[in-house]
Amino acid sequence: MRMLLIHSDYLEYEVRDKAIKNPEPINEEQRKGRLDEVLAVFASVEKVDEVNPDEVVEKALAEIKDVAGQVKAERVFVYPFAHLSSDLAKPDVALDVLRKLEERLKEEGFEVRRAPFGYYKAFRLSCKGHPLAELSRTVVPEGEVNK
Ligand SMILES: C[C@@H](O)[C@H](N)C(=O)N[C@H]1[C@@H](O)[C@H](n2cnc3c(N)ncnc32)O[C@@H]1CO
Repeated sequence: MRMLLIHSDYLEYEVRDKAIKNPEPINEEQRKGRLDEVLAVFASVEKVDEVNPDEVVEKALAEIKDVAGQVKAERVFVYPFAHLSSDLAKPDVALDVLRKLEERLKEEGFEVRRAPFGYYKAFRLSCKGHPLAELSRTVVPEGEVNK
């Protein structure tokens, strides 16, 4: 999984059109979302992650906790983002991974939102611009590291 982590004053999105045949079903309330004082995590789940999705969730969680601790962020916005990799996981695997990541972040005490999966979305982001405000992390299942 490839992640772009942006420490932001806010991130807000609004769902537009479907971007895949079967996007995640959403209710009216999920069509828009905003969090203030947030660590935005733009995430591309990759084909290699299909080997062990649960392990990749734990590794991504560790990286997000590390960065959130450094920038003192208590809120995390998980944002499905298909543009950080040229070798994407299948949508059903990707959605499962991002749902689990959201769940684990909540278990670790973060306030978490996850943007809807499978849609084009308009979004606004206000990056804080400090030295740790823009970071990227890549995590892969253990067995894949040395290939
Ligand atoms: C389109 C752009 O504006 C929007 N921001 C977008 O990227 N939408 C993506 C994700 O929500 C989701 N999606 C599909 N596969 C994946 C994957 N492997 N990892 C993450 N998301 C995925 O499906 C959409 C189309 O790829």
